[in-house]
Amino acid sequence: MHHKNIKKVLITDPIDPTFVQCLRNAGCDVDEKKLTKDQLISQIADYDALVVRSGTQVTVDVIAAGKNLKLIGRAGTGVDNIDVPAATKHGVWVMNTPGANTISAAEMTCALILALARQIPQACQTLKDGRWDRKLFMGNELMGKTLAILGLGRIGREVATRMRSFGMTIVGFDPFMPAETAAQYGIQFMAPEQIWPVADYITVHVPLLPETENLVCSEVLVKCKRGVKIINAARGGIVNEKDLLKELESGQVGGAALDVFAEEPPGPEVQKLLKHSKVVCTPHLGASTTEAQERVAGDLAEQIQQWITTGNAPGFVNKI
Ligand SMILES: O=C(O)[C@H](O)COP(=O)(O)O
Repeated sequence: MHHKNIKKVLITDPIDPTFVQCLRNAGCDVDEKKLTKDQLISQIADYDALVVRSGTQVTVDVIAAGKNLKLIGRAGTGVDNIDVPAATKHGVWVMNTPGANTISAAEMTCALILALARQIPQACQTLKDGRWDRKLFMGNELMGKTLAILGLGRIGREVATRMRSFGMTIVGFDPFMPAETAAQYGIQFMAPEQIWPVADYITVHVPLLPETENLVCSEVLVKCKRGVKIINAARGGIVNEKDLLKELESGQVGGAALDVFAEEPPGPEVQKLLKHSKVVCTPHLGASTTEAQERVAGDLAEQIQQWITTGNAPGFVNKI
């Protein structure tokens, strides 16, 4: 099989125009289309490569219909919207651009922590609604508070560096990182059971996997300090949405900032959570910066070009 023979490329999510330009320069025929699942299934057979962000669900039926498909490119990090085992089974390579949007994701997380501490979005809304309400919005300083980071990969570590400058104590856990390495990043390594009672803020920075789904659920939240604040700018499903609402309603959770949702866009059953007065929410904007989008597009184009010309490239998440 000629894996490197990429002629026709289909892009189904918004990607920086430099990507299209680079691939056209490399001799590829590139189509950008917004398609329903059925349209994607009926058109995918024409293409050698499919390029997506998180918006397109690359399910097994899409992959099976891709008779000429050799490569799925993810302009970003998370590949949870791609059925990677099915791709591997069908001989389709999957490539992402890890690290290209790390800083944007970390900065977004820091912004959400600050937004929670001072209820900035809620206060802004009252002023826009014509009110001048100061008493409602008594906040808290971050200095001296404990931030728990679950997942100490690239993003978690950048969050640690930034939030330490606010005087926060940083604790964290990662099953793949030894305690000594965490200490080098100024993070006190703790087992999850030790983390729950000491954390004022908990932010998750793990991929969505069977092992991380519902990582933050009622069972965990009830072990936390009353009023704990939860941030999820990683993936929907890591924090259980139903449990979070329940604990917000009881006051056990004092606030939550959510950039990602189990289903995107979130369905009607999530509206109560989104509308809760202690919830700050954004529509999966962690990587939505000019810089990150230029970087993911540039990296992916370069990796694909390198693969076409040399048969080798970084960024593959599977092995055929
Ligand atoms: O996994 C990622 O790279 C981020 O969640 C960004 O997703 P997006 O490319 O859909 O904005």
